[in-house]
Amino acid sequence: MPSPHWSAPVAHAPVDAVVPLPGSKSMTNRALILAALADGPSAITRPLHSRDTELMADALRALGVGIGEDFDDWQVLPGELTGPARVDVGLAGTVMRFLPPVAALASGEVAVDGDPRARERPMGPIITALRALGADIEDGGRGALPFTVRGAGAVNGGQVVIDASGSSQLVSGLLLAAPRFEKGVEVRHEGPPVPSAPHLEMTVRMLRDAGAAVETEKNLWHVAPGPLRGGERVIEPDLSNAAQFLGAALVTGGRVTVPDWPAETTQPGDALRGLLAQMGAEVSRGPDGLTVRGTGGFQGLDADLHEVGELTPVLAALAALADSPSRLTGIAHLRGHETDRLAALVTEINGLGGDVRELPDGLAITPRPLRGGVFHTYDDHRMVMAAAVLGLAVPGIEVENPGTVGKTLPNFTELWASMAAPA
Ligand SMILES: O=C(O)C1=C[C@@H](OP(=O)(O)O)[C@@H](O)[C@H](O)C1
Ligand SMILES: C=C(OP(=O)(O)O)C(=O)O
Repeated sequence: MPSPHWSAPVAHAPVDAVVPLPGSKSMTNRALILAALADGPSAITRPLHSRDTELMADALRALGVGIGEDFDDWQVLPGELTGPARVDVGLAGTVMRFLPPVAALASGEVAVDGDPRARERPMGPIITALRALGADIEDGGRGALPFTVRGAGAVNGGQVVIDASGSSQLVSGLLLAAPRFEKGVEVRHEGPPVPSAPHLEMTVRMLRDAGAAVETEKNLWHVAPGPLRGGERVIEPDLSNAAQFLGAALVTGGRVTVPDWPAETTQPGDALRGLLAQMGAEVSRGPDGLTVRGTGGFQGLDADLHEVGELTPVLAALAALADSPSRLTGIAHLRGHETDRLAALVTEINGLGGDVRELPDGLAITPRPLRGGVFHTYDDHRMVMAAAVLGLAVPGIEVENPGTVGKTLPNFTELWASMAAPA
């Protein structure tokens, strides 16, 4: 049952909060894959516990990997990868793209399926690529979920060409399992530009940290075959999930600090420092973390978000409340995210009286006075977060199915309420 509507709290005063955030989804799910394929045990410290990461852990357990909990941390004990198994990817892009290459290394059949929307998200290029690398996948010719990976216990690997313009995860998935392929892999991208460059860098960095030999050129990634080592992997806070909290400082003319902001990171959320500064925020980093201060009004944003697409819903909400128009471009691939995010943002913000126009590759947003109403969220965690940002300034926003935030931030509404309307 979807959760009942949530009345997004209005901020009656400037927010002034310190908001510690749970671990990065993207890092946690990469760490789980790398730990599962390692030649010894691993500890994953401060992982994210959410629907996407629990689905990944369950999928790996189904293949024979031991994953136990030690308080909040995960202990991973690699085992022989075997089917038959059934894997539920939910709506997690990281699970649907990172797990099948691991399933191809298992012996036995692995049936993979997910939420109805997961069947519509881009998968064809990675299915085709895996077949070219030697995997046997039965997908009924759909090029999409559901499908069965008939694992033969090994994958040949080698050279492959892929069009990853729909999602960087199509490349990351191939790379993460590649050290265990007989010949490793050489992936060449051909097509319109691949989005989310920082996430590809995250894949390369985490592979190297685990001992893999990775070489990259523009649109080319080479991973040599070889062992992956276990050990401790410490997960950074999820900086993409900082967007709405830091944005609240801008909307209310207040101050928000996110502790433990890494000095150097591959997370795309780090771009918030520059993006929020462009909108007029004062951004500073110190021993307490990253602090964003709103100074009163704030201007719109003209930005190419191709590399940081997952920040779009919250930035669009901020843009709808800004003092001047915004143009967010480079994000055509968001049509294949949890929902068609361009269409969803247009429909929902305009439903509150806004003026958002869909562009071929983005959104043009002209601020207008908004009114309350139901904000539909399309099983998309970031639509809930966008609605929460609007709700700070617009009374009467009723957010449909707030529980969908469980994908990456299960305690979002509690964290939000204690920031926006502290007791
Ligand atoms: O590899 C990852 O962890 C991710 C890559 C990006 O996917 P796309 O390249 O499909 O946008 C991002 O939007 C997603 O939230 C997480
Ligand atoms: C696009 C996102 O998720 P996924 O990992 O499911 O692609 C996201 O979290 O914004």
